[in-house]
Amino acid sequence: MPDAVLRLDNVNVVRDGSYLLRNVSWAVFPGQRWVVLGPNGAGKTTLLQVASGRLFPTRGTVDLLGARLGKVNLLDLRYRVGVVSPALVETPPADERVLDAVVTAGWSVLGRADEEYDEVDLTRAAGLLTQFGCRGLVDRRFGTLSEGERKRVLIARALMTDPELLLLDEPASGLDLGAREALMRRLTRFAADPIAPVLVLVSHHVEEIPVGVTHALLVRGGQALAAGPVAQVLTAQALSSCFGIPLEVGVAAGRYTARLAAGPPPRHPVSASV
Ligand SMILES: Nc1ncnc2c1ncn2[C@@H]1O[C@H](COP(=O)(O)OP(=O)(O)OP(=O)(O)O)[C@@H](O)[C@H]1O
Repeated sequence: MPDAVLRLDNVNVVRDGSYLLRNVSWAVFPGQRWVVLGPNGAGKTTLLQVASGRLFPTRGTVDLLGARLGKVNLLDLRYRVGVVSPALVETPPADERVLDAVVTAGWSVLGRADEEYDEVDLTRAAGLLTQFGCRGLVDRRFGTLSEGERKRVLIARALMTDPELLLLDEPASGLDLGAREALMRRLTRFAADPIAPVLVLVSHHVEEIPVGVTHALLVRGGQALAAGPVAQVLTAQALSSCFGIPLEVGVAAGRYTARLAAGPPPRHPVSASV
């Protein structure tokens, strides 16, 4: 088996005496596309902070792209991990031209000043915008975009440095049905691309899992309840335990749905299989 792109071993994050993450062990390998699901306050954003190298665990170890956190200069990893998360990454200024909002990621800056960009970088930025359906927006100001357009531009920006790992924090939150489905279509294509980076996508909703996601991690109360191939993990029993309500789960053409089921919730949480 190839080396893990990301490996957490017994990770604990403790703040003010509370466990934000407790004994989380999780490994992500090349070619995989993960969804991390859990209710509000489960620890998903904390997990992404750790996974992006922005937060050291209180206990446990994190290996990211072959380097042990704490023994590597995080700036060296910055270009190799793409992150789209309002909690972790600042967004471009409202008056930034969309093409500049993407191309400036190559310099790790927000807001283009006087720097000159190579034609190859501008072409790459335009190509990424095209890939995410934003070709017609290159000359617009970032602040004038709809929420759905902004999300797709930010994904293009995160891909500008050709990262090996892409972390998306609730990419479909706040989108209407049409915008969500447009994003799902783009992410489905992305997931199917064999040269696309490893993907970890965080969500509250199974409806926001694009086709092509291969693995799922369920988080509740800072703990990993289950992890593995998506069809094995996203069962009614496991999701009911994760969200604390009885759920019926459906899957059609690779897309999941969940709704409240009749009957009591399971009496025992699913055991960890991480
Ligand atoms: N610095 C802190 N000190 C104490 N508790 C914190 C701190 N930061 C976060 N928490 C708590 O840790 C828990 C996990 O937070 P986190 O943001 O990781 O959850 P989440 O799953 O991303 O939630 P949501 O889905 O609502 O965004 C929450 O209960 C939060 O209130």
